[in-house]
Parts: sequence; C-alpha cells; structure tokens
Amino acid sequence: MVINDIPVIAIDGPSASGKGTVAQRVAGKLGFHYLDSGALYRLVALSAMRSDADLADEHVLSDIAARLDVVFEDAEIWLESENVTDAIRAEACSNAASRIATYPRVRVALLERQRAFRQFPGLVADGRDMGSVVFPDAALKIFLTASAETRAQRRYKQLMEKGIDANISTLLQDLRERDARDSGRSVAPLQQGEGTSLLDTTSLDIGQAVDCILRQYAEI
Ligand SMILES: Nc1ncnc2c1ncn2[C@@H]1O[C@H](COP(=O)(O)OP(=O)(O)O)[C@@H](O)[C@H]1O
Ligand SMILES: Nc1ccn([C@H]2C[C@H](O)[C@@H](COP(=O)(O)OP(=O)(O)O)O2)c(=O)n1
Repeated sequence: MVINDIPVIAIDGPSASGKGTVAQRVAGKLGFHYLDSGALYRLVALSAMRSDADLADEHVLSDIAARLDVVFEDAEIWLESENVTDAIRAEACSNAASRIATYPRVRVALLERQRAFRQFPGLVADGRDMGSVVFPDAALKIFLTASAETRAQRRYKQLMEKGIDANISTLLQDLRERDARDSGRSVAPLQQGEGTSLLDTTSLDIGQAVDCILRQYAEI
C-alpha cells in the first residue's frame, strides 16, 4: 500500500482542548495508530532541561530532537529507557516545550519522526500543525477547541488526578501565554486551516466529541 493511501485524521487545537484524550479514543474505535506529537516537543524540552542545555540555542535543541531515544509503548513514554510519561506533563515542561517549538530547526528535526507514525491501517494524530504541515493530505482535519477557562479547569483536574501540583489561576495564565505563543509564532502556527472542521467541546463531554469525529470520518 502506498503511504499516502494510509488514512490520517488530524486533530489540532490549543492546550488542554481535549485533543489527546479524544484522538486516542477515536484511534481505538477505528483500530488506527495514534500520534501525540506534543509529547515529542515535551521530550525535547525534558531532555534539554535535564542536560542544562540553553533553551534558546536552536542548534543544540535541534540536535537533541534529532537524537531523541524515545519509545512509545501503549500509553507509556520511555526516554532512554526511563518512563517519563508523567514527567513530561509537568507545567515547567509544558512551558519549555512551547518555547522550543518556535524554532524551525527543531520542527524540521521532528518532522520525519512524526510522519513515520503513518502506518497501516491508519493514524489519528494530534498537535498544532498535523493538518497544516505534517499531514497536509489528511483525510479529515479537525480543529478541536474549548473556552480558555474550560481548558484550564480540565488541565487542573488532570494534573491533580496525577498528583502533580498546580494552581488554577497560574494554569489559566500559562495556558493563555502558550496559546498566544503557539498561534503567534512564524513557523507552523496553530491555526484553523483550509478544509478544517471546527469542534468546540466547551459544552460537550468526551464521548460526544469522539462520536462527532467518528461521524464526520464515516461521512467522508
Ligand atoms: N470534552 C471534554 N469534557 C470534559 N473533559 C475533557 C474533555 N476532553 C478532554 N477532557 C479532559 O481534559 C483533560 C485535558 O485533555 P487532553 O486530552 O490532555 O488535552 P490536550 O491533549 O488538548 O492538551 C484530560 O483530563 C481529559 O480527560
Ligand atoms: N505538533 C505540535 C505539537 C505540540 N507543539 C508544541 C506546542 C505546545 O505548547 C507544546 C506541547 O504540546 P502538547 O500538545 O503536549 O500541549 P498540550 O497538551 O496541548 O498543552 O508543544 C507544537 O508546536 N506542535
């Protein structure tokens, strides 16, 4: 099968909009693979912070990105054989990931690694530029969003459930700053591109959001 015949559902959107949760469930229902592209930026950030790398040095960061020794195994993420599934969700890592993601060379260094997830029978990929840059020929492109307040509440609840310390007003401020950075950057900005279907989940639960995407995919 030619790789471009392998269907991709691209789900892009701002922080804590529900992309990862919804994408994983859609992938499960369809028997497709799943790509959490944000985890790659978080892994570069974690690796850089741990090696005291300069988070403003694009060359060093792109080299870290190119050399990432990472394994995705079901819901677990391993960096150099260490389980970092929760470590990459810490707010410091979130903020660092958003900063390093503004560097073109870092994005180029992660591009082929993301595209390698496109395997038979299909892929559901979530991030900021899945439909605009990584998989422009995606069969279905979704822009998943929710109000900033709703997203902050969701992230707060999520971090609390993981036992990760958080403060709701700091989360809301961080989230707004990252939204602005992710959509305001010159390279691969978060945007609702051509042919992308808007899905605002502020008043939808996870199941309703998943069903909405499955319905759209079935109607292609
Ligand atoms: N529609 C929804 N209603 C309520 N909670 C949601 C919804 N979508 C996602 N969540 C929850 O919000 C939190 C953030 O979702 P996540 O998938 O991590 O967002 P993202 O990948 O966009 O950052 C998770 O705890 C998830 O279970
Ligand atoms: N395809 C992607 C995915 C994430 N990023 C950046 C933007 C985000 O601030 C960080 C972390 O992404 P992630 O999707 O894990 O962030 P959220 O869970 O949505 O808060 O990486 C990106 O620039 N491009």
